[in-house]
Amino acid sequence: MSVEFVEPPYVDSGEPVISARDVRVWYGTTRGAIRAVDGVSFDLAPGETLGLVGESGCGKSTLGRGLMGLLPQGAKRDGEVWFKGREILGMKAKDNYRLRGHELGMIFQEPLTRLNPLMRISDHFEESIKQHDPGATKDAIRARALEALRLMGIPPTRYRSYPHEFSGGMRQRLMIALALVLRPSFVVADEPTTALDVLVEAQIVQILNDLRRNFHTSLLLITHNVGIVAEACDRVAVMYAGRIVEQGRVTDVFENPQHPYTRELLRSTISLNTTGLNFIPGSPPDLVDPPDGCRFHPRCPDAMAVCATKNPVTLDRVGGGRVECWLVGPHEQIPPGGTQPLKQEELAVADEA
Ligand SMILES: Nc1ncnc2c1ncn2[C@@H]1O[C@H](COP(=O)(O)OP(=O)(O)OP(=O)(O)O)[C@@H](O)[C@H]1O
Repeated sequence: MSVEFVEPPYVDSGEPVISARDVRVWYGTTRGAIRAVDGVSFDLAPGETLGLVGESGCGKSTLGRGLMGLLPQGAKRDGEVWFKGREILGMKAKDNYRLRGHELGMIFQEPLTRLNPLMRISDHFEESIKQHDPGATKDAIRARALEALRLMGIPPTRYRSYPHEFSGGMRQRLMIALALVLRPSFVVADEPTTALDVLVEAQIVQILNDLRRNFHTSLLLITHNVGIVAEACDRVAVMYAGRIVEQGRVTDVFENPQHPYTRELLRSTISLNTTGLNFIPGSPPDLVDPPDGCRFHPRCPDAMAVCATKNPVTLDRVGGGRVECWLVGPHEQIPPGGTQPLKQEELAVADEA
């Protein structure tokens, strides 16, 4: 199945669609603030797909929802997000709501929890389109909805069906059709294929690829699946404990990972060439009280003394992109003795902390 080209050729202005600067999101809890996203910056060009990877609990979904203004009550956010020249984090909720759907779209992991079981598909489309275009006639809504369904390979005969009448893969395509009917410029897809089997997963990846090619939709694709990133993304951002520790073009980062976390994450991925199972010992830190210095140092096989005491500095990567790791530099900022390997017992203590 493929999405056909229906819009005039796009002229790339060279400006990013979205620029995130030092974005922070934290959840208030009785134990203290969980700093789920702690100073994240990235740019996304029109039609570009950025894959966001990292272990569970590293803050990927929080970042995606934070960008969309879809955080639960009690969550706070800070920093700047520029979308087509407007800062949207500081925007009034009402204005942010207007942008959502129309300009900013979100595709969730579990379509069934997002679709109302009592509403027909036609009602879902009507609700979504009317929110942004209250004067739209029934005929206009139907025409737009059927076009979106057609692009997702869903026949018009299913327009009046209920969500439970669809298979899992179809429901996910339905969610994509609903997110895209308003033609948003920027879409966050949060684990859109996790609940699907491999064949359907490949189909969805193909659809997402076509979208970016044909409609210049910029996509932040949140996934655990490094294989999907290799297949469907231009760039990758690797997230650990609330920070993006490395980002760059997928081929550069995957062929030459410069952060040990990226390297270990790639090694723990099963591929056709996998000869043994690798995993990263330990688990990501408690984000109420993350370790000093580099947050990965308690689990890092290459940790040096400096890593346990000084925050790493964000540097340009050789070959493009950015990385924050003392192994890469800046060497002149490492104090004397700082390059000594961190002793195992120190690592073990840090791990227990
Ligand atoms: N509503 C919430 N209230 C309090 N803490 C939360 C809430 N949602 C997420 N967290 C915490 O924020 C941190 C980041 O969670 P988040 O779900 O963003 O990570 P993730 O990388 O998307 O994980 P996964 O891949 O499992 O979805 C975790 O420590 C999590 O427990």
